[in-house]
Amino acid sequence: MALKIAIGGDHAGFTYKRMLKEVLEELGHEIQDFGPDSEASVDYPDHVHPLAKAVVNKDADFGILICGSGNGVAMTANKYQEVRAALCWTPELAKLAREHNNANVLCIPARFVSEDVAREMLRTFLQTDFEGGRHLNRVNKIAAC
Ligand SMILES: O=C(CO)[C@H](O)[C@H](O)[C@H](O)COP(=O)(O)O
Repeated sequence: MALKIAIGGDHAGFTYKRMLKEVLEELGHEIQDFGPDSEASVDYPDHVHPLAKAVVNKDADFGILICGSGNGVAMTANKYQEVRAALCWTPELAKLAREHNNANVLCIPARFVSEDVAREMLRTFLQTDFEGGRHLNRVNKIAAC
């Protein structure tokens, strides 16, 4: 099934974003790129906020955020109650983020994982369903503040 994917990050994730867009195109998904459009230094919140809003507004099914450590993009995206952004560095973590946490944004630390791991995390994240059940009660409590 073709998904609507919002992808973005900062300059440290630019080359990985370009590479991962090729994967998304191969998979037949619809892509909205929130930038940046080069490796010139940027402030990641400028690119994360509009992407997070697209996820909140359901203009995107999932978000993919790539930067150097993954921390800044995750911190920014998780400011939105409806966003569950997961910082992952292995495919197993990406799988668990979907299965147990119903993550809707995957945050990738480009300076700490290989291109192959980033590709595998993306594929795993998008093909894994939320398990629900006991996990649904927990996920519903995340935003209960
Ligand atoms: O946490 C971060 C933002 O999400 C990343 O690690 C940034 O890519 C990093 O802070 C950028 O550092 P730089 O020295 O300005 O390239």
